[in-house]
Amino acid sequence: MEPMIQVENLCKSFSTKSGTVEAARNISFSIEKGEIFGIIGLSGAGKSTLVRCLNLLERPTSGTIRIKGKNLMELPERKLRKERQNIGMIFQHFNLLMQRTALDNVCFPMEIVGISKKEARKKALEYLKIVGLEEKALSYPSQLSGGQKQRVAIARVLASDPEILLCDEATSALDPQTTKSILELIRKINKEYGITVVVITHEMSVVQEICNRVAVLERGVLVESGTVEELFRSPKTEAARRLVFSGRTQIQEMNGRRLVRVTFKDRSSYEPVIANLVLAYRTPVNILYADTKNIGGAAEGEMILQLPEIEETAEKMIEYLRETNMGVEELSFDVG
Ligand SMILES: Nc1ncnc2c1ncn2[C@@H]1O[C@H](COP(=O)(O)OP(=O)(O)OP(=O)(O)O)[C@@H](O)[C@H]1O
Repeated sequence: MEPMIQVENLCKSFSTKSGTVEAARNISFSIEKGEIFGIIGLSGAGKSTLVRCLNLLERPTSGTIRIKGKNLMELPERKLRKERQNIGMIFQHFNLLMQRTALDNVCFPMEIVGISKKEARKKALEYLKIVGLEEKALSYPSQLSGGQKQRVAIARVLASDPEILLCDEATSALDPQTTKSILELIRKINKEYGITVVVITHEMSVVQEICNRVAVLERGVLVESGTVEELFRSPKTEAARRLVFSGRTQIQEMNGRRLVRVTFKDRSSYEPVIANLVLAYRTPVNILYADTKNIGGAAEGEMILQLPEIEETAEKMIEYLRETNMGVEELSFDVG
């Protein structure tokens, strides 16, 4: 079966007064129907540029974008407009029409394609119900919270019945609790309507919460891609490691002693291992960080250990850990 989205050798450069900026360099990847695919990178990595290229809001300098096998780059404007209707988009700042009520915002895409006002209103109410906001149908965006505005934007996307939803930092302006509820809603529409979702974010937690696979962008280059579990367990590139470790300031300050990161499937599996490790070498280790995360629906644990100063013992402990079925990785890089 054709992938839902197939990007090949995508390049995008901008000419500016101070020279050429290469925002996307030879990027290739594909996304299957029904996936929730994450694109993650730090600020300026080229995420927005890439996502805008996917529906040709931004025209790539070279390369191809195929949606269900059809190369968008070759389509005349009229056909391209039609294809774009198949690709919904939500944004960090919601982009609602401020002079229209929630209901009229959701009616908008239906009015454009010529659905009667009465029919559009009826459908819009159904979409608002799906996103849990029917009682706010007559409110204006200024009367809604950020999470509610994003729900209206999602209802508006549903109104054009797309097969693809692009989310450009869609939860970046929201608090953690609201972020969680919006991600749940995105997951629901992915499941119930089979909509393929592309999530652009700088936050690893967002990717962990809902994505199946993820691509890491750095300075316009796709440096790593794989399942979310793979990235979490063994990030291969410096860029991926930085994202996995972002926000761990207490660990960044740890110099000198050797640090290892171990990942494991469930809590019960690591506790005896650490106890036995300490017993075997009669030397304590510091647990700097331990947490369990829900990744792709399964519990994944993560722990960062600070090993003893004595090099030989530290070395033996690493060997010991490697013999267990946990993921073991030494943190020999600058995680700052
Ligand atoms: N229209 C433009 N003209 C010139 N340069 C641009 C333009 N749009 C983006 N860029 C440059 O391309 C690079 C990638 O920007 P982009 O906005 O895609 O990154 P990003 O990963 O989305 O970052 P952020 O999360 O900060 O928005 C940056 O160096 C940016 O300055």
